[in-house]
Amino acid sequence: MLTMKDIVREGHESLRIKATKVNLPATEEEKELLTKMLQFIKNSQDEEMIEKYDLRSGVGLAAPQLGISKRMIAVHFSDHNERLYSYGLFNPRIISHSVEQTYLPGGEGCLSVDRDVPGIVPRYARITVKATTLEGEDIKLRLKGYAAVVFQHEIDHLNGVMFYDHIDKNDPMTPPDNAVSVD
Ligand SMILES: Cc1nc(NNC(=O)[C@H](CC2CCCC2)CN(O)CO)c(F)c(N2CCN3CCOC[C@@H]3C2)n1
Ligand code: NI
Repeated sequence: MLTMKDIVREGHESLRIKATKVNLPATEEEKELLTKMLQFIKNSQDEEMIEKYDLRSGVGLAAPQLGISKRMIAVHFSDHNERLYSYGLFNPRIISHSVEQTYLPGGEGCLSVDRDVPGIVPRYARITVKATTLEGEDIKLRLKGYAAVVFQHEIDHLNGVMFYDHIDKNDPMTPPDNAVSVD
């Protein structure tokens, strides 16, 4: 199973390069890795597992955070309407997005960043994502609010972008003009 020691931290090259597309159908090894990534996120939300393996909680994970520069992400969370998003995805891409922006009022963190970086992280308020699931199905997801934020954070990792790259250095705590905060 994956634990925190498998997660690379700031300074590792894979967090700052563009990850490589996965040739589909994925190999057994790639499917095994994506399965482990999804299981890590689920484990990181289980009190006993957190305690036993000293895990930091997460709702998403991207393969470059394991030092593997491949376009693979796993997410496991419920949005504020209690809709469960639990996916291992190959080659996720944003095919369209709103002009309007959103943000988490408390800012963002990252399992690859061992420090607090305060500040508003502007994200698109609505995005449409296409990807291929762990099971090999092509899907299209229309996401807004919290779910949109999580997916953008993960897809950023596939492009070498860290959440704090989006924080306005001159005015980190002021939300952008055309933005609505995620409730
Ligand atoms: C928002 C949040 N971020 C947590 N951590 N950071 C992460 O997930 C990073 C990715 C998130 C940072 C902002 C958007 C995406 C990991 N990233 O680095 C991957 O690239 C949480 F842990 C968390 N929750 C709320 C839901 N809760 C359900 C019960 O279990 C605990 C869990 C905690 N919410
Ligand atoms: Ni992250």
